[in-house]
Amino acid sequence: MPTAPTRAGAATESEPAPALELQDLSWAVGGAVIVDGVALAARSGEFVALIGPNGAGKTSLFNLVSGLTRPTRGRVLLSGADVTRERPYQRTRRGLGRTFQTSSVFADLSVEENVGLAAQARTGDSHRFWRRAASASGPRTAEVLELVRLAHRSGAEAGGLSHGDKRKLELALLLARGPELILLDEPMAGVSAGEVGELTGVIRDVQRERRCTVLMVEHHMEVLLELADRLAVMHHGALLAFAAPETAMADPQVQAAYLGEPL
Ligand SMILES: Nc1ncnc2c1ncn2[C@@H]1O[C@H](COP(=O)(O)OP(=O)(O)OP(=O)(O)O)[C@@H](O)[C@H]1O
Repeated sequence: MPTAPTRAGAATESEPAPALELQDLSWAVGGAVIVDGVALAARSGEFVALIGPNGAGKTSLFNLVSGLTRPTRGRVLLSGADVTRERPYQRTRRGLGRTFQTSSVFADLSVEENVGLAAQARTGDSHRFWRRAASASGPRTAEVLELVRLAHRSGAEAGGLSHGDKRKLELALLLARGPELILLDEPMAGVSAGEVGELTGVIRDVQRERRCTVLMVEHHMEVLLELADRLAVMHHGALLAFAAPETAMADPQVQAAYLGEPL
């Protein structure tokens, strides 16, 4: 039997609230509308790839979701809770995670120590981290390193890793904090062509194993097709399409937006 329509953001027993819901989300700066009335809902465990030509507003949308910027209109909901006015750390506590930039990796510490520190930050133990870093190994650290296929590099200095392995480490740091919704901003950026397939496999394993919801900005079409359940296509700040990859790519509006650029 079809369920009765519910108030946006409300959950029913048969229909849990979306992991992420954006309602009429807009952001304007200096008179320019950068994000324009974006509305979408990602189910728990869904993999959504956010694509669009350069300057479409993808990073700006990420900033609105993670709380780095405040929208001029609209709402952001995490598992049904309105977090529009919450700061980034409050959203982190609710299970939102964003990949760290390479700079957040301690280059002189080992892979294992880096992950151990991230795990301690989650449990509020970070004030003791320098003392504990030396013994950062533990079941959680080992499990996370296994999952991102870095267990064999656990004793290596983080600064000496290849670009691909650094991306895996950034993912491991994120996982050590136990996120439910992960924002991945161009995970393949700077990664050599030979490492793209491996890293794609790691991201797929992570999402399946942890059953987390993922929102990822990425340009590599083969990566999108391998990972994404749905594509959210942005153009000039607006959402042109939000559908299964084949459907979204066949959309005439999407094709027109990408005219002259590789889809
Ligand atoms: N703080 C800001 N002030 C003014 N304009 C901004 C600001 N941030 C972003 N923009 C503009 O908003 C538009 C969208 O930028 P954004 O970085 O979100 O796009 P993008 O889709 O992530 O692009 P790319 O694929 O090139 O990273 C661009 O024209 C950019 O110049």
